[in-house]
Amino acid sequence: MLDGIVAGVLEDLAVRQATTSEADLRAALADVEPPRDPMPHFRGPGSSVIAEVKRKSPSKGALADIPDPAALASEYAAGGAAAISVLTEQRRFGGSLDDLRAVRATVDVPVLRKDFIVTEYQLLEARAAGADLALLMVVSLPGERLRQLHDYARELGLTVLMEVHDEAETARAVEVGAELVGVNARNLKTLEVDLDVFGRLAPLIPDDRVKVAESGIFGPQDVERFVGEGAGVVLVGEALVKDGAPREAVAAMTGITR
Ligand SMILES: O=P(O)(O)OC[C@@H](O)[C@@H](O)c1c[nH]c2ccccc12
Repeated sequence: MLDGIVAGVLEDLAVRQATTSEADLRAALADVEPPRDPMPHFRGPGSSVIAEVKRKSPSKGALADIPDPAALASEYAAGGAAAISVLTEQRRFGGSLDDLRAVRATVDVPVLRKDFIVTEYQLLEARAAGADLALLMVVSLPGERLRQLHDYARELGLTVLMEVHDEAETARAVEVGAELVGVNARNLKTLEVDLDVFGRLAPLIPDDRVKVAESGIFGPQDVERFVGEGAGVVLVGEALVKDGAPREAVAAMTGITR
C-alpha cells in the first residue's frame, strides 16, 4: 500500500520538477512569510489540536468534498486549533499545494504539509508554498535519509512532525533529535487502526519531546485517553471533516488536561 502511494507521489513529483527547478523554489523563498513556530502552543498546558483538511483516503474512501479548504481551516482556527494539517497528496487523498497555499493565506496558525515526503525538493516546495511544518514518515526514510531530510527541513525553518508506528521507528526518531514525534495509530502498510500503539510507544519517547497522537480520534474521550498516556497534541482528520460543526468539535478536543 505505502509503496504504491510513494510511487504515485514520485511520478507526480517528476512532472512538477520538470516545470519548476530547485533554483526557482529557492528564489521563491525570499518572498514567503517566515515560518510560524507551533512549539510554544504545543508545549503549553492542555491538549493542542492539529486539525486536518482531508477529502478522502485509501482506507476510508471519500470523506468530504471540502470545496473551500480555507473556509474549513478558518472554522478549525476559530475553534482553537493550534495548527492546521493540509493533505497535499493528490491521487489518494485529493489534496494539493494550492489547498495549502489557500489555507496558509487565510489562517494565523501554523500549517503542516501532510504528504509522503522523501526528497529535499518536496521540503523546499513545502516552505515555498508557506508551510510551517512538514511530516516526515520514518518508515519511508531508510538509513541516513531520515537525518538528512530532518536536518534540511530544520535549515529551511520548518518544524518536523516525525511519524512512527513501532518501537524501531520510535528509536530512530528519538535518535535524530525529532522534537515533535507523532505516533500513527494507523499502520500505513495494512491501513489498520490500533489505538493501543500510542500507549505502547509513548514511554520510549523522552518527555522533553512533544508527543502527538495521530489517527482514529473521534471525540474528547479519545483525547482524554491519549493525554493520560502522555500526548500533548492530537492530530484529527476524519472526525472533523465529517462534523457539521467543526469549530465546536475542535473546541471540545482542545485544552484537555490529565
Ligand atoms: O482521519 P484520521 O483518522 O483522524 O487521521 C488523521 C491523520 O492522522 C492521518 O490522516 C494520517 C496520519 N499520518 C498520515 C500519513 C499520510 C497520510 C495520512 C496520515
